Amino acid sequence: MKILTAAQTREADAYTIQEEGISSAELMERAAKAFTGWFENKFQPGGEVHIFCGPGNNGGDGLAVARLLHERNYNVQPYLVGDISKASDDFETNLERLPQDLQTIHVEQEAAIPNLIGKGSCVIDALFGTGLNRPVTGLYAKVLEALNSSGVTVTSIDIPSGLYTDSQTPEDGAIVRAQYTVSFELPKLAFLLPQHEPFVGEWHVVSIGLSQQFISEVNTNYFCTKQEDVQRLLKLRKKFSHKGLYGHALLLCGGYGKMGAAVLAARACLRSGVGLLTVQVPQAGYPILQTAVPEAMTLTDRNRKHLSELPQDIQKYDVIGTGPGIGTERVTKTAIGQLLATSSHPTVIDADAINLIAASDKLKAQLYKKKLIFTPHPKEFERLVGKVKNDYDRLQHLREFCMEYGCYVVLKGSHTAVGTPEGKVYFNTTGNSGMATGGTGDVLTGIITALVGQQYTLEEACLLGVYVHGLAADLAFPSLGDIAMTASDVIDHLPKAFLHLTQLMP
Ligand SMILES: NC(=O)C1=CN([C@@H]2O[C@H](COP(=O)(O)OP(=O)(O)OC[C@H]3O[C@@H](n4cnc5c(N)ncnc54)[C@H](O)[C@@H]3O)[C@@H](O)[C@H]2O)[C@@H](O)CC1
Ligand SMILES: [K+]
Repeated sequence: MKILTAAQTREADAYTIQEEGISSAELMERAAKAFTGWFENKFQPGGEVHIFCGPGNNGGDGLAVARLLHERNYNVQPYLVGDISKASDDFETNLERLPQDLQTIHVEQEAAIPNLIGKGSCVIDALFGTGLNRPVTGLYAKVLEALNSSGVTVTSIDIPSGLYTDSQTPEDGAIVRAQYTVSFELPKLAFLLPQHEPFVGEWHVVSIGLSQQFISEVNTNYFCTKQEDVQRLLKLRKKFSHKGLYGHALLLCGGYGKMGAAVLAARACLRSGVGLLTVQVPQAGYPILQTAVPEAMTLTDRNRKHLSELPQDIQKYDVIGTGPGIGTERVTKTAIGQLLATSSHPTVIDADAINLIAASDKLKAQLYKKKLIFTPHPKEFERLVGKVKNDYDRLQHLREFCMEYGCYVVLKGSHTAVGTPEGKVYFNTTGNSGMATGGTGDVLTGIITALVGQQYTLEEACLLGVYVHGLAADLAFPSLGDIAMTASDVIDHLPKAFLHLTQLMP
């Protein structure tokens, strides 16, 4: 699914209006109906619904929603905020369409801002949408601050008012803190960035029938990975298949005191369909690996505690995964250096392997034109690219790093972002807060390594791997919740996750 900029959304609106020969007010009516449908499912009629409308089309949506909810017996109070003498045409149209018995209140100065504290009311925020073109200050900021401090449940139409759609909101701009955001047709880039969680709340997308042709043809660097996207990638197994068809993976993982990381990566790799798995561990890890993961073949490093060498017959493997639990000893750095210098294998690089590379210009110089997938969390990513200023800056660094080195980066987070060598970014849509626990990253390394071994392209392996990792956690959630969930629980739910995807295939 594509993510459009505010400007592209305006173009999509205009294109749809022209293509279908409808008026912009008719498109607004569709948007208002779609929002109202969502709202009716969420909130019962009963309490007061205060609707704050700004002077643009977002405010027009608010007025149309006021009419529709009024028709459905909601107790609605619309407010017109600020100077509405230059309001948009569709705002005016919907103001005129309000029924006689629905009185608006005009908030022209601070003293007129209603006090909603302790009223337990419900607010619909229709002050500004994608047309916001400067920080919100003055009277509008006062209204947003009053809503934020009132404790009422705010639902934003299209986007929380004050939040920029696709660039950093200036610090002096007020932003409403919505509990729910209902976006038209597609999610906005702003929703996917962790820094905006307090403003966006839980977001939903409702369709308003924007032109699919426009959306499919428009160019964008940002995408959301949905179930239908990964189902297109999934390869079903043939009846006459054998383990040789699904790749032989090598994991260089684990160290003294961190053998669990190797066990988790190995178990996840096996649960993700790899044909054969060999794990090389320091000597101290041999009995652990052999006992915990009997399906894996185990090689031992000559070093007792740390990874220090590559296996001699490294050519025979189809894919390598490294990083989890390896530590940052000098001998390990040498081994990672050898791996980068001598191997042409597709390689998944995680955790301390990233830290070792980030700390060495010599190792970094070896990264060009290889088949590499990095799987950093934000701190590891900053070690690679330097300190970032905000989430947009992080995205920019992500794209630049991938384009410079021709690699993939799986930047882990609530909406894990997969960066590609072409400078595209794919945000994942599965997963939950139960995954914020040690070891889930090791699991992801195992999954992606297994998928690359099965001849998925690096891009497919990243997208499918990240999706299925989050899906497994989502399937674990109903019985385990997020507090008690562990990385092993995610592995245990991988079978269900793969089944879920294959059974739903057309
Ligand atoms: N264009 C269309 O056909 C459709 C638009 N829709 C709605 O329209 C919204 C976009 O509408 P608009 O483009 O009219 O823009 P907005 O309603 O977001 O706001 C634009 C208005 O606010 C003013 N403004 C912008 N920033 C301000 C600030 N910081 N302080 C004070 N005033 C400010 C502008 O001068 C303009 O008058 C969408 O988010 C969506 O809610 C939907 O109804 C779907 C159809
Ligand atoms: K809004």
